[in-house]
Amino acid sequence: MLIHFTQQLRKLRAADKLCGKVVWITGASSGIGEELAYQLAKTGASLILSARRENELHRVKQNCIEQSRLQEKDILVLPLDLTARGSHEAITKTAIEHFGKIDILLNNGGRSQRSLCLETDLDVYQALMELNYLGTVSLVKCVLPHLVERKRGQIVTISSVAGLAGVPLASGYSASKHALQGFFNSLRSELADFPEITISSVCPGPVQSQIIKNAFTGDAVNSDADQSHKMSTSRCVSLILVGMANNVKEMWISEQPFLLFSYMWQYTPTWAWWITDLFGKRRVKNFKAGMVCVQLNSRFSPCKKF
Ligand SMILES: NC(=O)c1ccc[n+]([C@@H]2O[C@H](COP(=O)([O-])OP(=O)(O)OC[C@H]3O[C@@H](n4cnc5c(N)ncnc54)[C@H](O)[C@@H]3O)[C@@H](O)[C@H]2O)c1
Repeated sequence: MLIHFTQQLRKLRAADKLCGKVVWITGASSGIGEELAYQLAKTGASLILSARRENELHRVKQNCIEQSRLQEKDILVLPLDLTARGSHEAITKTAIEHFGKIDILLNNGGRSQRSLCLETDLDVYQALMELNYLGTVSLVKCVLPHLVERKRGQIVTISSVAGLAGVPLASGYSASKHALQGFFNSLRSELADFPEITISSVCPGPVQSQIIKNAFTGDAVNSDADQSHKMSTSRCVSLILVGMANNVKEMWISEQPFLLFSYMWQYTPTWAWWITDLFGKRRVKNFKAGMVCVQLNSRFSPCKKF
């Protein structure tokens, strides 16, 4: 009862702090990004919704209006391809002009991977870096001058537990998230003269979403698999908002035993390597058992739009 009351209080405080902010969300058309849009709308934040599929963004916008007090004018649909870096400057200009400011850039758009290194084209590694790492850095470089000029703001990036730890079958994905961790940890210190600009990294464990269905080489792997062992999208997002509102620099958000795993990688890496090998072997074995299916399907679709 007391815990429930404290949780509600934290949520209320988060809502107070986020009300009236202008938040730009990338990857807002599904999964965590879509849920971020709904929960932020309820706090009273104005939203800029970006991803590639404009029709999906309009659906999310309509749902936000139905679920909150926001009106048509409070939400801008702004299609964006994170890999089309040449377009980012002009799109950022449009975003800033629309509301007159951006308070929070929420880097959420990204894509995962399910494949063995030995079976994976180098193109897949390049595509993961282009999207998860360079696409995010490019947008940050467009928005950052605006935050520095105003001497305030927040950049929140949905990294992953795979940005802290190694994950078998996701070597390229994990590398792209490690790259983000290194980038933002360095940027945070470069901005030490701007105490009101916060850099926050979010490291979720498994969360219910479309991520496996949309993963590189994931065409036939568990796309409709049971996700009940994963954290619900709404729980993950409500914890992200509490962290955002309190300027938390790094958030580890997972159900057990995945949360314990993050602690092990941080504090007892030798044990973490041992356990990763143990579970990794089983994961690889299960993956190989499903290989026939994968080989019958297109295994690499970097341009698939979802
Ligand atoms: N679901 C998880 O278990 C989990 C765990 C840790 C981290 N994450 C991270 O959370 C973020 C959101 O993933 P999700 O789980 O909601 O998956 P998802 O597939 O449901 O959503 C991904 C979003 O990114 C967008 N996107 C993909 N390519 C894009 C591009 N080129 N340009 C613009 N937008 C693009 C998609 O349209 C979609 O809106 C990702 O960065 C992912 O790495 C997810």
